[in-house]
Amino acid sequence: MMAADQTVHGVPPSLSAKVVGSFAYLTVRDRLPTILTKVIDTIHRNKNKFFEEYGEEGIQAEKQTIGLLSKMRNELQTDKPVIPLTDSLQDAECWNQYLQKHQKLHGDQESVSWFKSPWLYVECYMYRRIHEALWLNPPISDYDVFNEGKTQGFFESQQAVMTICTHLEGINSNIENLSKNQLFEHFNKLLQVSLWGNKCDLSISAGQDNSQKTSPIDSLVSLQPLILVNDSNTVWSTLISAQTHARSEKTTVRVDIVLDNAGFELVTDLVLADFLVSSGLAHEVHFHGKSIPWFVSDVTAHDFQWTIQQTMAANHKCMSKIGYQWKSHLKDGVWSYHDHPFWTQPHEFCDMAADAPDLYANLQGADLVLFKGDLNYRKLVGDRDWDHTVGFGTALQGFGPAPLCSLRTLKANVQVGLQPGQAEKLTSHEPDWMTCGKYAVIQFYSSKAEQKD
Ligand SMILES: O=P(O)(O)OC[C@H]1O[C@](O)(CO)[C@@H](O)[C@@H]1O
Ligand SMILES: [Mn+2]
Repeated sequence: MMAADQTVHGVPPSLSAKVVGSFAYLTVRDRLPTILTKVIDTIHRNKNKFFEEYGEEGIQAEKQTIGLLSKMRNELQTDKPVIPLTDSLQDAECWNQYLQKHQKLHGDQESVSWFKSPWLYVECYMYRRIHEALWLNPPISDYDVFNEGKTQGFFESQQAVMTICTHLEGINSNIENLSKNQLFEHFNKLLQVSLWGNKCDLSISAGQDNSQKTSPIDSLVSLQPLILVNDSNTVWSTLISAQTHARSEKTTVRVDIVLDNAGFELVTDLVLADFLVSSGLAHEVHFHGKSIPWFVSDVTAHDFQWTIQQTMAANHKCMSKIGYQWKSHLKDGVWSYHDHPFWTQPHEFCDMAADAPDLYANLQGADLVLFKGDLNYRKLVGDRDWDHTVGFGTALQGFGPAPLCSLRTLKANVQVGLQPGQAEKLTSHEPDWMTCGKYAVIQFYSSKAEQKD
């Protein structure tokens, strides 16, 4: 067992840095301070820019923000208690209530701290505190400290982006003549491209370049054996039955994509969404992004719009054509972008129905929800020390607004829904199989379908 607490009512304990040597411990001890140091450096490097834009006030803001961030880094490294947020942003109250709930649970304030509390909680909290430090210092309140890395990630993946756009254009130009089997083949490929796009996050690498350099299509065959759970057939049949149902009821099929990272991963998600619409598998795609800069590379509304603008402006025929198509999907309401504060809170998704009932109700309108990436997976299964053979449905603990599928490369030591012996075999060959980012899952759950566990 990786966590110290005992299992309560069949639900295992949260992963936590209190287990010395665990991945959570190493993350809190090493990776988070590294990320914070980079944040501080970035703000400092931009001092002149702040001066040019805001004069002396910009310099003061830079100094004070760095002061707050250094203070937080010190709190983290010396395992100080988690403290309430002091900004007046809409979600501050909710964060502070969450803190109080944890304090009550443990009986004292000291025990809610960087190394003693659930890893998921403190890691999310760090990003919210970064936001607070900037927010408290106008005129640089809106500065996205991760923007440079995200932009760089996009440009460094240009070759792969062009390849995938050319591939998509090839499919689209002949889409009416494709048989159902051919559509299925294309669907499978693009689902896997979107899956492996998740390798390109900048949080696991603590901000180091992690862009896509090879052809995303050519590598699919060799990557296939690394997909530990592959429910893509069920995802396909869910879409087909939604389509049949929509035809008979004269309604539409809606797919939601809960986005993860900007850069190459976002492009792969947009490509998948484009295919879903042009093939008629879906009539509407709702994208869900983050309302504040998050986990280094996650998509914000600005990143989303910027990526589409860049695609349109590319000096590459297919890419630019596709960019214009994306813009018109947004204009026509075929695509829409949404953000909700719940995505940047520390809750497990099983809390969504109670803590963000509007978002839960919204997701219930989808025929399929795709959850991208590692952090979303951690939140889906509560970031708990589950046995690897526990069913995905069990680990979701009642969360299931609609049929859902996680597309995730493994970057944290939590994984459910494996065959007996599968995890042991992996461990014997590669002890870090859950955290090295080499493996992936396409894991489906629907409360309507026959449960898999
Ligand atoms: O972008 P993703 O796939 O959610 O990954 C985020 C990364 O941050 C973590 O959540 C923790 O740092 C890892 O589990 C993961 O490597
Ligand atoms: Mn991410």
